[in-house]
Amino acid sequence: MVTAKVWVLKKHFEGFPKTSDFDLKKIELPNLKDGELLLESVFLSVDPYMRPYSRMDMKEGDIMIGTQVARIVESKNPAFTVGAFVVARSGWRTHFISDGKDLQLLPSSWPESLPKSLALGTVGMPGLTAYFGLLEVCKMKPGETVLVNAAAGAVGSVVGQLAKIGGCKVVGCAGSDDKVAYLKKIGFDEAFNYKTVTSLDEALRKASPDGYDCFFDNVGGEFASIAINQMKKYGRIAVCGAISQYNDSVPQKGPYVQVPMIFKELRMEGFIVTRWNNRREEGLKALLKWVLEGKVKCHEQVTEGFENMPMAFIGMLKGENLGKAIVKV
Ligand SMILES: NC(=O)C1=CN([C@@H]2O[C@H](COP(=O)(O)OP(=O)(O)OC[C@H]3O[C@@H](n4cnc5c(N)ncnc54)[C@H](OP(=O)(O)O)[C@@H]3O)[C@@H](O)[C@H]2O)C=CC1
Ligand SMILES: CCCCC/C=C\CC(=O)/C=C/C=C/C=C\[C@@H](O)CCCC(=O)O
Repeated sequence: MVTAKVWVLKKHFEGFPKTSDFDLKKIELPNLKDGELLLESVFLSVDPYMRPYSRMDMKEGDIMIGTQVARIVESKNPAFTVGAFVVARSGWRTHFISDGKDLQLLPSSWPESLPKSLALGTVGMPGLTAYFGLLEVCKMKPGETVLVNAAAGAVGSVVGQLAKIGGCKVVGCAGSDDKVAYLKKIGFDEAFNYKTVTSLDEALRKASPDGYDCFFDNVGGEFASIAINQMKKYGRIAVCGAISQYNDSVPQKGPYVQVPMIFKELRMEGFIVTRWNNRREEGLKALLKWVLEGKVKCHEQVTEGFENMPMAFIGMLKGENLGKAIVKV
């Protein structure tokens, strides 16, 4: 029998999550039945969606939702061999049993030298979010100007680099000077720290006096309300996320409509990346190629230890991550 460690949601979040909202438990896993696999998590993802989705999709006592890169340690399923790596959506667990239906094998072209954790970030759901949000929602064209916020994060950093590959001018903002320096290092034309500028309006105007053709919005709130006023005629806004809203116990009133826009994928180009699940292989192939060519740089914020998952999650929500936030078991 294998003992799995799991993190459960002890208490629904009020405002920013607290470590006391989580409980670490142990579960004895049964022996495998025919067709089943035993897997061990190697890398786990912490993502912003977990904050709002926990309130919508979970009840107290449930195992936290989430994805991981896992290794097959025992198999009674001929389609999966011991030692293979997969991406799973099994939540915050060290070990789990699967029937294989919900697993995605890492591409066979994945080089040994490339960290498998990238399957949770640049060459995974966040990367696909950038890829499809830019190509299918922003519909960026060469010569246009693209604005992205949370630009040093898992999604934003890929948005900016893909926009450069697409021949665009790219403006990004992030919440620290180190992140701004990173943005310039990976090719952003303009970048600023939204926490320290005296005026967001002026910073946006200075970065692109003619305004913006595309706005890839990860944040919503006040930033979006200001940026929207600097869009060029026929500009397009990809409403990807509203992380400025997720931790407010009382959702902001007034002009902040991003959260329902994203979730209901309203006409104003709100979207959820799962819309393109049928084109997942296309996106992953393109992202992997650009990473291997060095055209898309990757950065990960790695937290060591399964016991530190709540801290990694809270840290990401507070902006402590540069690049994709992951936990190494
Ligand atoms: N629609 C979809 O299908 C998907 C949407 N998303 C959304 O994309 C966005 C980015 O996700 P992801 O790249 O994984 O996360 P990141 O790696 O960017 O981490 C979150 C970042 O958000 C920024 N942030 C946190 N709170 C605020 C705030 N109050 N105001 C401004 N910025 C804030 C912080 O960076 P900083 O230093 O810049 O403040 C923090 O590092 C999120 O809104 C997420 O919900 C992600 C995946 C799929
Ligand atoms: C209160 C409304 C919330 C508004 C939308 C919030 C967040 C947008 C976002 O971050 C969406 C992420 C989508 C992720 C898609 C696929 C997965 O990897 C997560 C699957 C979650 C699950 O169903 O297990």
